[in-house]
Amino acid sequence: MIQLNGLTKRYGATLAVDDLSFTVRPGLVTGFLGPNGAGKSTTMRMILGLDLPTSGTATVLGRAHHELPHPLRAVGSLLEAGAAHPRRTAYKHLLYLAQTNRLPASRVDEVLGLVGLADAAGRRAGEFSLGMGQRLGIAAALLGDPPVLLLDEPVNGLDPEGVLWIRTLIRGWAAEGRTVLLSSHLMSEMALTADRLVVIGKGRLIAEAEIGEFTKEFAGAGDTVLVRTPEAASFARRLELSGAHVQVGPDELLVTGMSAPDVGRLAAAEGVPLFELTPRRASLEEAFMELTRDAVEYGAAR
Ligand SMILES: Nc1ncnc2c1ncn2[C@@H]1O[C@H](COP(=O)(O)OP(=O)(O)OP(=O)(O)O)[C@@H](O)[C@H]1O
Repeated sequence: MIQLNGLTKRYGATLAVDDLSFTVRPGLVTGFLGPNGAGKSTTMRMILGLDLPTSGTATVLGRAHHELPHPLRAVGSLLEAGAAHPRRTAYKHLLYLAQTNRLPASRVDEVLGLVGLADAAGRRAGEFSLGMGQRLGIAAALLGDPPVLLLDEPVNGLDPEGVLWIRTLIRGWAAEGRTVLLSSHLMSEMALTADRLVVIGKGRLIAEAEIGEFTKEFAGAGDTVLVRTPEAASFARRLELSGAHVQVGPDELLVTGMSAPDVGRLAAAEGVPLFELTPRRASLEEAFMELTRDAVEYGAAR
C-alpha cells in the first residue's frame, strides 16, 4: 500500500507536485498517468525517498521511505534504465545491491533467472541493449521480493516482445497481491495493463477511477461521425442549425454532437445524398487528451 497525503514539491517557481493525495492498493496495477512534466517522476522520487517533499507525506506500508528498516524488501523500483555502472557485470551490480541491503547472494541468481538474464550474468551492463538494461533494472527491483513495486515508464523504447514481457510480469505481480504503481504518458498502454488509473496534470490530481469506469465516463465524449456528401457545405450548415458541431473538409464532414442515425435521418429529410456515414468511437487516448488538455506543458497552439 502506498499513501500520499497533501504531497507537494516546489522547485523554485515551479510547483512540480501540488497537494496530491491518493492511495495505491495491493493486488491491483494502478496506472499513474499524466502528460510530460505533470509531476509523475517527482512523485515517484518522493515515494522512494530520493527527493524530499516541500510539504505533505508519502508512505509505503505505513512508513516514510527513510523509516523502512529494509527498504529493498518493502519497495522495488525501476526509475530509469542504465542505472547500473557500465563497467560492472550484471551479476556484480546485483550482488553489490544485495550485500548493501543484507540480502543473500543466492537471491542474485534467482532474480537473474526471473528476468531471463542468467546467460548474460557475466556481461558488463554497459554492453547491454535497452531491453536487457530494462531487465537488469527489474531484477534489481525484485531483489528484496518486495510487496510494493514502482515503475516509471517501463516500456519506453522497448520492442513489442519486451513490452509484452513487462506487461505480463506486471499483471503477474498484481495477481500475487503486490501493490504496483506504473507511470506512463500513454493511455493506450494503461488500457492494457492497469486496473485503476490516477491521472495528474500540472502536479494536481485530475481523475482517479477504475479503468472500466473511466472508459464508461468518457465513452461517447468526442465520438464523431464521418459524412461524405457532394453537398458538403450546405449540409454542414443544416447540421449546425440542428445543434451539431461540424468540421468541413473538401468532400467530407466530421460531425460531433449528433449520432450517426440522426445525421442519416436529417440527410433523408433534406433529400441530401450521402456517399458515406461512418460513426467513429473516441479512443481512451483521446479521452485522456481531452481530460488533460489544460494541463499540457507545451501543447500545440490551439
Ligand atoms: N530537479 C528539478 N529541478 C527543477 N525542476 C524540476 C526538477 N525535477 C522536475 N522539475 C520540474 O517539475 C515538473 C514535473 O516534472 P516530472 O519530471 O516530475 O514530470 P513527469 O510527469 O515525470 O514528466 P515526464 O512524463 O516528461 O517524465 C516539470 O515542470 C519539471 O520541469
